[in-house]
Amino acid sequence: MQNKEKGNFKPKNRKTFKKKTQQNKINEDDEIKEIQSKYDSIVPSNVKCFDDLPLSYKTKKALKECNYKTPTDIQRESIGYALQGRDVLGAAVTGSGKTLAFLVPVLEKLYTQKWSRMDGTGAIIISPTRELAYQIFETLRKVGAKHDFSAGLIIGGKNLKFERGRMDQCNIMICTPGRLLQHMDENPLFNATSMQILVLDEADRCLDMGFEQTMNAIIENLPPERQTLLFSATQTKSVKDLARLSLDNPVYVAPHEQQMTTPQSLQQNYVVINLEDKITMLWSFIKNHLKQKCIVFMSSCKQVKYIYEIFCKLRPGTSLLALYGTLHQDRRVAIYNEFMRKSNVVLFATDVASRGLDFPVVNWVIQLDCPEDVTQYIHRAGRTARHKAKGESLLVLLPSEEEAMIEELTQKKISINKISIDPRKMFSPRAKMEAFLAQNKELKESAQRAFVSYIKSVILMKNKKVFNVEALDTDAYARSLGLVVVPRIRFLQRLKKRQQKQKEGRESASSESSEEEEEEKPVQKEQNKLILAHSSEDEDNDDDLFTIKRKDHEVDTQIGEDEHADISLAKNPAKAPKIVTKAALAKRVLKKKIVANKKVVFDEEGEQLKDPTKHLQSDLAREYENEDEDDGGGIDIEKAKRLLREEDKFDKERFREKIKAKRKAKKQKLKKKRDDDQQELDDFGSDEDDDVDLSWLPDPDKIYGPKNSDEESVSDAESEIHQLPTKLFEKPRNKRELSVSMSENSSADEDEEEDKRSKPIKKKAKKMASKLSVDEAEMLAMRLLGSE
Ligand SMILES: Nc1ncnc2c1ncn2[C@@H]1O[C@H](COP(=O)(O)OP(=O)(O)OP(=O)(O)O)[C@@H](O)[C@H]1O
Repeated sequence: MQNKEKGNFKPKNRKTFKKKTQQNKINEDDEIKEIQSKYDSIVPSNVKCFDDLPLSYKTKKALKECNYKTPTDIQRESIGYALQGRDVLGAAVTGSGKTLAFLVPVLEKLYTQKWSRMDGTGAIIISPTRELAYQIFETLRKVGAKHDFSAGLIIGGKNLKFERGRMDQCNIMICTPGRLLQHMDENPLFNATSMQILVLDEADRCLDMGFEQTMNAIIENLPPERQTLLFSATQTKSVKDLARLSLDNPVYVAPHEQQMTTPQSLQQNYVVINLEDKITMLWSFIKNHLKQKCIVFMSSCKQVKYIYEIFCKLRPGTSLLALYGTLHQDRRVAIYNEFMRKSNVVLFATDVASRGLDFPVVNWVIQLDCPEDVTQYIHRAGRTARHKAKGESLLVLLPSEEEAMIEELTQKKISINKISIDPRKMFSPRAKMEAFLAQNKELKESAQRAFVSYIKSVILMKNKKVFNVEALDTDAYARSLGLVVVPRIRFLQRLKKRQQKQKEGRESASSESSEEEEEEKPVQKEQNKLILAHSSEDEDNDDDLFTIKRKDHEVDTQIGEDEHADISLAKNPAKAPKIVTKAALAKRVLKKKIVANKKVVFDEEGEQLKDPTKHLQSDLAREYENEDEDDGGGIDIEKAKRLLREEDKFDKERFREKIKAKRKAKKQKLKKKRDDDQQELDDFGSDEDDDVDLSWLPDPDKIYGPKNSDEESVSDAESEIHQLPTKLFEKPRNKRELSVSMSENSSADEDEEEDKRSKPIKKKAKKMASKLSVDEAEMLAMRLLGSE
C-alpha cells in the first residue's frame, strides 16, 4: 500500500527491479487465476483461519504481520460472499471486526482486477465521522501494506488543495460524505467512472436523514455496475434505504442476530438519579475510578466543553480529554490519538465518538445523558468490551426516563442491571464550581450555554415517552452546574405558551378542526426553528454543510418562508450558494442572544441616569418594547420602519437642540471676549480720565533744561519705555517731521549707534533720550517697541 502522503517507492537497481517486476507479474497472474477459481467453493463454516480463505499472498502476509490469524464471525461469513462479488449487508455486534470484513474484500477486488495507480479510483469507503474514517485509513495502511495501491483520507477539516491535486491517483478513498460530494462537485480530477466497489461503514447512519441528501447525490455520481458492501452493528433493513443504493441481490450476513445486539463481554448497568445529581455522580465516579480508562457521553458539544473545562479546574487526579464536533480537526485527531495512548484517562465526548471508534482497553462507558434511542445506546456502549475484551457500561437515567427506556432496551434483548449508588461515596463539587464561575466570566457563560443546550436536546428528542422536558427541574439543574442564577430559556417559555394556547384552542368546544390545524402550525414552526438552530449549533458529526443532522427530526413543510429557505439550503448543501444577508445575520444574533454591553450611569444620589440617545423615546417604541414575544420572534419590517421614523423625529429634535446650545455657547464666549477687551481699554483710559496720556513723553523742561539734569532725564526716558504700549493706540502726529528728525538724528549718531548695536536697547535709549525732541522721543519709543 502506497500512502499518498508518503511518496513512491524507488528501487535502487533498475534492471534487477524490472526483471523482478516481470517475474512478479507472471506470478501474480497465476495467483489471481488460482484464487479466483476458489471463490465459488468457499464454505464459511470451514474457514478456521485466514489461510483457509482464497486471499492474495500480499493480503495474507500483512494480516499475519498484524497478528490477525483467525477471522471473527462476521469476517468468516461475509468475506466469502464479498469475494464472490455479491452485495453484502453485514450486521454484527460492536467490536466484532467489521472493518477487516470489508477492507480485505476491497484489497482483493482491486488486486484481482490488477488495479494500478493509473486506473484511478477503484474503491470508495464512506464513514459518517472523520475519526472513524481516520481509523479505517490507519487499518488499511496496515493490512494493505504489501499491496501497491494508493489510498487517500478525504475528510472535512483537511487541506482541500492537497487532496484536490492528487484525486486522480487515489485508488482507495476513505471519506466522509460531505467532503466526497464536494470533490465530486468541484474537482475536475475526481473520476469514479470505473469504480469497482463501494463500502458504507456504519451504513444505517450514512443512510439516515442527516446524510440523506448528500448520500443520494453521491450515489447518483457513482457507476451502477459496482459491488456494494454495507456494514453496521445496527444494520438498516429499510427497503427504502436499500433501494436508494440499487443493491443487486444482496446477501444479509448477521452472525449474532439470534443471540444478542451487544457484546457478551459487556457488563451493562443503569442508575436512576435526578438531573441535579448528575454532576455529583460523575465527579464521584471519576474520583473512585482514577486508575481506569472511561468515556463519558453527553448530548451536546457545549455540555462536553463545559464539564471538561470545570473538571479540569477541579483537578480530579486523572487525565481529562474532550472530543466533540466543533473542535478543530487537528485537535480532534490529537485528542483521539492521546486517548488511544493513555491508560488512566477520562474522555468526555459527544456522539462523534459513539460509532466505530476502536479505543483499546476502555474500562467504562458512561452515558450521562440518555441516548436518543436503542441504536445510539448500542453504539455508545460498544466503545468498550471490544473483540473479546471485557468492559462495563453505565446508563444514567432520570426517573422520568427509566420506564420507557428500559422497556425499549428489553425489547431489543439487551440485558441491563439496575444499580444504586452508595450516597457515602458521593462528593459534590458544587461549591467549588460556583466559586470558579464567580471568578471566571467565560466559564460562567460556558455553563449557561451547557445548560441551555441540554434543555434544547431534550426538547428535540422525538421519543416523548422517554424525553419529557416538563419533568426536568431546570432550576436545580442550573444550580448543579454551579450557576447561581438560572439562565432564561426563552424558547422553552415560548413553546409552553404555544402549547397552552393550543390546549385552550382544543378545549373550546365550538372550534372546528380547521381552526385546530391553524393553531398547530405555529407550534410546529417553533419546533422546526429549534431543530434548525440546534442542529447548526452542534456540529457533532462530520461535515458542517449539514443543517439537519439528527436521525429522527422531521421538518414539516408548513413553515415560514425563511425557514423554508434554510431547509432548501440544507437539502442541497454542496450546491447551495452561501449568501449571508443582513437579515440572516440579525437572526443569527437574535438566535444566539448576543446582548451588547450596556453602560449604566448613576447620579450622586445613586439614581440611574438615562441617556436619551440610548433609550427609545416614542410611544410606539415603548409599546414595541413592552410587547409580548408571542409573535414567534423575527422582525416585522414595516413596524420597524415606522418605529424608526418615530424615533427619527426625536433624534432630529435632539440634534437641533444640541446645535442651538453650541451656538449659544459660542456667542457667549465671543461676548465675554469682547467685554474683556473693552474692560482692558477702559482700564487704560481710567488712569488719566479720557484724555490722551502723554505722561510717558520726556519732560521738555528736563530735555532743554540745564545740562546737569542729564541723569534725571535718563531715568524718565527709562520709565517712558515701560509705558510704551499705551501709545500704540495713537497715530504719529507728523510723518514728515518724524522722518526728517529721525534721519538727522540717525546721521548724527550713526557712528555711535554702530558701535553700540550689540548693547541693550534700554542703554541706547538712555543716551539718546537726553538729546531728543518730543517727536523724536516718541519715534524712538515706537522703534523700541517694535524691536522689543
Ligand atoms: N480477526 C481478528 N483477530 C483479532 N483481532 C481482530 C480481528 N478482527 C478485528 N480485530 C480487532 O477487533 C477490534 C474491533 O474491530 P473493529 O473496529 O473492526 O470492530 P467493528 O465491528 O467495526 O466495531 P464497531 O461496530 O464499533 O464499528 C479491533 O481492535 C481489531 O483490531
